[in-house]
Amino acid sequence: MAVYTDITEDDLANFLTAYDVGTLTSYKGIAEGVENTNFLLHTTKGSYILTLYEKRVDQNDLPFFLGLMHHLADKGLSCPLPLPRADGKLLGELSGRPAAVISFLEGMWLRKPNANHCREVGKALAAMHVAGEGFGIRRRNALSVDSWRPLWNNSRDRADEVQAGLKAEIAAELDFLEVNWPKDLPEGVIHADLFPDNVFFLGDGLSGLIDFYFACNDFLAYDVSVCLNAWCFEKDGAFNMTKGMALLSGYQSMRPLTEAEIEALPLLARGSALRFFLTRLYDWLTTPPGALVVKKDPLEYLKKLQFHRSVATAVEYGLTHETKPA
Ligand SMILES: Nc1ncnc2c1ncn2[C@@H]1O[C@H](COP(=O)(O)OP(=O)(O)O)[C@@H](O)[C@H]1O
Ligand SMILES: N[C@@H](CCOP(=O)(O)O)C(=O)O
Repeated sequence: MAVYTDITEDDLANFLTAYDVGTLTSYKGIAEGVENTNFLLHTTKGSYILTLYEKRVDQNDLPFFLGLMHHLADKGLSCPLPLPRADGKLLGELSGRPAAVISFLEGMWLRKPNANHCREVGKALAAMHVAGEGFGIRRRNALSVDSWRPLWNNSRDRADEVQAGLKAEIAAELDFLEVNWPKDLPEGVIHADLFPDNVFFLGDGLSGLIDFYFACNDFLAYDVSVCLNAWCFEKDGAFNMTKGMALLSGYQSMRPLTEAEIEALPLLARGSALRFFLTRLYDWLTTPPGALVVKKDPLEYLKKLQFHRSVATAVEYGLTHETKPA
């Protein structure tokens, strides 16, 4: 459960007087999520999400995240919107943390997405990449290749506690990716964490994307690789090429990949698998027992990484469509 900061009813009611949301009728902490504290609020005017930004979110990045949601919504993407306060600001403070009230997005995330859902996610990811054009604030990817070694250094000495041989395997992988990481692919605003729990569906239709708190400027195809990892593997660890084909063709129907992006996809997928492996490993080793957050298994991402090492071309992910010249 991710409720790191508690609030009192009085403080919350007082905080809400700055917003045009009516009167609070009830609220409860939301069990899901990893990074921030979220509460579901019911008021006389409707339902809202209250987010308290926790320590792992750099407060200097909040204007990027909140501004991006407005930019994407203005361009027609379905995503939640931070509500303005009476003073026009999007951020307030509650229980000592920066806090925002966010519009409630209808829908549910899917525990067992099928290939049609993967196609919809591919389309929505490409739509987000297109909609992100022209967004005026930049944020570098704080979890890209140059940050992996420092992150790894924090866990390296205890890695073999998780699995024998991990220390040597990841050291070699990191050496390889640092040398071979692409330098010149199409860039833009990426979501960087578009996992199933961040995509809502109503029936079979995608109702919107949430959780833009890893969004940044980076290679667009890196975001595609994040989604291949998050959506196209089965519980037993096998890659599902039907889902890969659906996700990639959905993406390409809105934004065709260049030849350079397609060529780089297996390498990008290794990198994105390593990125989630590293953050999960760190949390696995450092989250104290009894903490109110569900730890995610790093070895799931090691297996995905090992799969991508065996992939020669993106055809093995199910890529079929025509490509756009670089
Ligand atoms: N705008 C929203 N509308 C509806 N539910 C939301 C919204 N934002 C967050 N949630 C709920 O809160 C959960 C955690 O939100 P998320 O942004 O993923 O947290 P974190 O940033 O901590 O990972 C989501 O899985 C969802 O159930
Ligand atoms: N998607 C990441 C963890 C971040 O979780 P979220 O709740 O912010 O989506 C992972 O699976 O490791």
